[in-house]
Amino acid sequence: MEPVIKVTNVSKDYQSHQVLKNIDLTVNNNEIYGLLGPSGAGKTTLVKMIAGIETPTNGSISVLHSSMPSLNIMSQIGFMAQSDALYGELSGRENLEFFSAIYGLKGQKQKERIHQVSELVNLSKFLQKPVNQYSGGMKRRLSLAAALLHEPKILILDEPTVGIDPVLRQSIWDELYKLSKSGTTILVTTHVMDEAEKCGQLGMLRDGKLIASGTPQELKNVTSSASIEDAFLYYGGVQHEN
Ligand SMILES: Nc1ncnc2c1ncn2[C@@H]1O[C@H](COP(=O)(O)OP(=O)(O)OP(=O)(O)O)[C@@H](O)[C@H]1O
Repeated sequence: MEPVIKVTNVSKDYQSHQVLKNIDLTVNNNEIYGLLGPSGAGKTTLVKMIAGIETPTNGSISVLHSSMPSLNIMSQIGFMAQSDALYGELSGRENLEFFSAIYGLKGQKQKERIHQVSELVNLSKFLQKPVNQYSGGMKRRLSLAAALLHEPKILILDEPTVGIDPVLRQSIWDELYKLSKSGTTILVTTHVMDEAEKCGQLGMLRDGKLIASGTPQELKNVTSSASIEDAFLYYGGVQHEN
């Protein structure tokens, strides 16, 4: 199967600090790929480069068979950043109208999409409220809705469920599964182990290096681990330090 995201030997330096080192990674069509790693491992930097917002210092990235960054491809990506890029003084609906306009959605189609994505994230009842009166979880959900407005082929989510309660977290994952079944490829970062288990494929990132990748089950089998957390610790070298 041809990968829809292909990262080849990518490194990233900020001044003299190398934050990503020789990353190779592929994501296939319709897959949910999870990037798991502790804070500072380089997850955000990597997904920003895949989304075309940052450029690698070395190496190359292709998305949907085009070299990134590409404006044309960026319009086919839904990106949900870690910090919510919302307008606090505007209502939820006005925020979604603003992002719809950026994506070129107008008239009836815009109304329909706003309705659908708001239902999806359970915010329909709160669309008239100014966003600065939303809770942290509501803002995350609105950001997710905004990333879905233009029905992107590729959805990139940076820690999407931080601040979201377990019930809603599950319902968001149910939606991610549905989106993946209907043809969306999803790349999601997380530092939460139980969330990593929900991904079809997993890449473990530590200190800027991809230390292991595979299905959650493969990673557990290969390391004889009962949990993803144990597998991660194994690859992190903890076993050798004992
Ligand atoms: N614009 C920048 N300039 C300099 N250093 C940066 C910049 N952005 C990120 N870094 C550094 O790169 C490293 C990786 O950061 P990154 O945000 O990618 O990690 P992360 O795994 O996403 O962590 P978190 O989950 O806390 O966001 C960190 O050491 C961070 O300080």
